Amino acid sequence: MTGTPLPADLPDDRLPDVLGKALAGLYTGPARLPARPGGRTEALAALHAWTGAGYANRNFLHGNVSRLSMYLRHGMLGLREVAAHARSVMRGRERDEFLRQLAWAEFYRLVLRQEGARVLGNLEDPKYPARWTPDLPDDVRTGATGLPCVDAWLRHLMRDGWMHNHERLWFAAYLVHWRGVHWRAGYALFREHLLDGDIANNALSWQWVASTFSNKPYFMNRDNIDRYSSGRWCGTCTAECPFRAPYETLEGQLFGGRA
Ligand SMILES: Cc1cc2nc3c(=O)[nH]c(=O)nc-3n(C[C@H](O)[C@H](O)[C@H](O)COP(=O)(O)OP(=O)(O)OC[C@H]3O[C@@H](n4cnc5c(N)ncnc54)[C@H](O)[C@@H]3O)c2cc1C
Repeated sequence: MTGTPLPADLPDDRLPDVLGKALAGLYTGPARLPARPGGRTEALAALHAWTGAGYANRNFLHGNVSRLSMYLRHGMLGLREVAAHARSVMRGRERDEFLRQLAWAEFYRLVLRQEGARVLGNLEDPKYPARWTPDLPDDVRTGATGLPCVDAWLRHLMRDGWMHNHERLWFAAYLVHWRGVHWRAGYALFREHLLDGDIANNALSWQWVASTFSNKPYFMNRDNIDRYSSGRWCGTCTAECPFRAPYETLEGQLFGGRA
């Protein structure tokens, strides 16, 4: 940026063009406004609209999650003020669960503060004999793997700049364990597209899935995807499903039974 302030009366529909030119080279694809507007005022409105009702279903794709992450990521909200709001409007297990997620975010921030750039490399050895390749395969980059569920997760990432936590977990496991790609490539893809894409939550979540920051790799099977997506893809899917097996079988295939 040249330091020229944006005119206060610039209409929203001109923003992508003006900002797109100012930030040329720092992003890929067409410049467009996010589905949720940024700014402290919008962030506070989103926070105050959040009652947390139904958060017990947070693991389901239809579950009511806050979608506050992009405001937290860009400093438009603080973790403590979100926690204070949750304590005042939420109750019982739903409140505890929500506070637990905020605690993960706080923990990852503290790990980043302590470890610095080390979080961008394996913090520990993987807990299985992994041979990861460094580059993102083209079919993943273009969202054309031929697996309807995976391509939908990638569409959410690239079109909306947001994925549900379970979609992030599934996709990370698919890329690292099924495709044998180093988690750093997935981290970079998320950093490029997610509106909340950061260093701490992003790198450490990928490492948690990969087992370089946890004691075993995270993976799922078809039943898990079917259940938590409420049957969104599996019922009509005709692709050869790499996830369709009991956990014990997949564990043997992916990790040599050593996970
Ligand atoms: C591979 C992978 C990459 C991820 N990359 C990012 C990232 O770049 N930026 C990011 O903010 N989150 C990341 N997450 C964590 C999580 O998926 C998102 O924070 C969450 O989905 C955001 O949606 P929400 O605001 O509706 O969350 P809610 O469920 O409403 O939770 C409220 C807040 O708690 C925090 N939180 C929730 N879940 C987690 C979690 N699993 N780990 C850490 N903090 C959490 C976030 O700040 C979130 O906004 C990643 C998770 C995975 C598995």
